[in-house]
Amino acid sequence: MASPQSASGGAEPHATRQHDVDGPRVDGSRVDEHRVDAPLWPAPVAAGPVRATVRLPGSKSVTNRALVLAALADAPGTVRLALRSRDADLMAAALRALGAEMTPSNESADSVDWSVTPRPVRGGVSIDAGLAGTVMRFVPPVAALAGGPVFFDGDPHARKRPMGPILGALRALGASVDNDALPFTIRGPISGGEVVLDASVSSQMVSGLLLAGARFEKGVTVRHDGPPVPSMPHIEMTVQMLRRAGVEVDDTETDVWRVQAGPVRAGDVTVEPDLSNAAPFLAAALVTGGAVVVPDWPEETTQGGDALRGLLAEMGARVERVPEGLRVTGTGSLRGIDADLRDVSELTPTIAALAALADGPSRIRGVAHIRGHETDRIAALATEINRLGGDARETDDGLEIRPRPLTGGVFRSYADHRMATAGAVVGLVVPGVEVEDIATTAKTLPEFPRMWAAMLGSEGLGEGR
Ligand SMILES: O=C(O)C1=C[C@@H](OP(=O)(O)O)[C@@H](O)[C@H](O)C1
Ligand SMILES: C=C(OP(=O)(O)O)C(=O)O
Repeated sequence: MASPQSASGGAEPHATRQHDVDGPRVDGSRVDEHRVDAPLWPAPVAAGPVRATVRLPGSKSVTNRALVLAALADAPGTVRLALRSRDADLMAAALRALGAEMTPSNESADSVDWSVTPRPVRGGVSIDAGLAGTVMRFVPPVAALAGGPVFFDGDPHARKRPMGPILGALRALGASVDNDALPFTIRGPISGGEVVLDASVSSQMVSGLLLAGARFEKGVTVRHDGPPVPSMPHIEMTVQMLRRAGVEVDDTETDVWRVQAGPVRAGDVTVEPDLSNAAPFLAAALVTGGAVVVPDWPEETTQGGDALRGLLAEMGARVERVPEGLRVTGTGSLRGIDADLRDVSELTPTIAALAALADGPSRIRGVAHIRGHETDRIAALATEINRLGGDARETDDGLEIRPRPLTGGVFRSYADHRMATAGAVVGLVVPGVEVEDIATTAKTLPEFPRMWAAMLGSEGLGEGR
C-alpha cells in the first residue's frame, strides 16, 4: 500500500513515528493490549472546508460473498471491480487453498477482476482468516464440503471473536470441529439439514451457512433463537446474492432461512462501491463544512452503509443525489444524534467520532455485539474519545457522548480499520491527533492514507483517489 502521507504537511511523505512512551493508560478498560511499537500518523488538519470527489473501491461484503459463490458455482464466473484489501485477499487465498482456480486481471492497488473456475473442495489445507469476520464465518461451511481436514487460524484478536454458534451448527450438521473458536480443524463432509443457532453475536453466523447451503445434499434451514440478530441488511445481501445465482431461498418466516439444494450459477458479478467505507469521507464534509461527492452510489442496495444518507442528514448535513453521485454538504451545524445502529453497526465508529465533535449530546444504541468486532468497539471508542478530553460513556449496548472540547493526543486503533478512520475524522478539526497504526486500514481500504490526503488536496478540489 502507499505509505501514509500528511496532507497538512504538504506533499512530502511524512515519517510516522514510534510511541515515545506508552501514552496514558486508562485503567479498567476492556480494550485489548495495543501494539506499543505501532507507528503514529499525524492526522492532517483540514485547512478549510473540504471539497472533493472520492471514488470508493468495491464493497468488502459484496466481494467476499461473490468470491464464495463463484468458487461454489457449477461453471466459471467473473467478479468484476472486486475489492483488493487484506480481507478480500485472505478470502481469495482461502478459496484458492480449497481448490478454486482464481485468476486476477485489471489489477490496481485496491481493485481487481477475478476469473474464478470452481473445482471440487479439497481438504488437507490451512486457512488464514486474519481478522476478517467474513473469512472466519463464510469459509468453514465451504470447508465442510471437503473430505479431509481443514485447519483455520487468524490474528491474535481473531481468536477472541465469537465463532461458537456457527461451529456448533456445523457440528450439528455432521462435521467434526475440535474447538469453539479459532484455531480449529473442521472435518466434513456434511450433508446439510436443519439447525438452530443464536446469531445475536453476528449476522455472519447465518450468512456463512446460507452461502454454502445450496451445495449441501439436503440444503440448509437455519433457525435463529435468541436476542435480535444484528446487521440484518447483511443477511438480506446474502439472500439477494444467492437468488441472483439461481439459488432458491425462503425467508418468509421471521428468523428462519431455508436454502434449497441445487446448482449455484454465479455468472458475472460487478461489485458496488463500499458504502461503509464512504463514512469517514462523508463525515469530513460535515466536520469541515465542505462537500464530498461519492460517485456510483447505487440507487438500490442491501449495503448497510446506505443508511449514511439518513444518519448524516439527521446530524445536520445536506444529502442529495446529483448526476455525479451522492453529495454530502456540511451546513456548519453538527448535531448530536439518538440512533439505534443495530442494523448498521459497522457505521458506529464514524458516527461516534462525529458525535464527539457535535454541539449536543448523542446516544448510540443497539450495538452490544460490536464488542465482538475487530476489537471491543464500545470500550475502544469511549477510551479514545476520553483520552482526547471528550465525554463518552459506555452503556450495555452502545455509547453516550456529550459535547466537550477535544485536544490533541494519541488515538489508538487496536488493529481496527474503523477505529483508525474515526481518529482521522476527529483529527480534521482537532490539532495534534496522532492515529496509531493507520496501516491497519488495509483491512478494507488499503489506499486510505493516500485517499485522505487527496481529499484534502491543496486547492480543495482533490479527487479522492
Ligand atoms: O456479512 C458481512 O459482510 C458483515 C456483517 C456485519 O457483521 P456483524 O453481523 O457481526 O455486525 C458487519 O458488521 C461486517 O462488517 C460485515
Ligand atoms: C465488523 C467488521 O468486519 P468483519 O467483516 O471482520 O466482521 C467491519 O468491517 O466493521
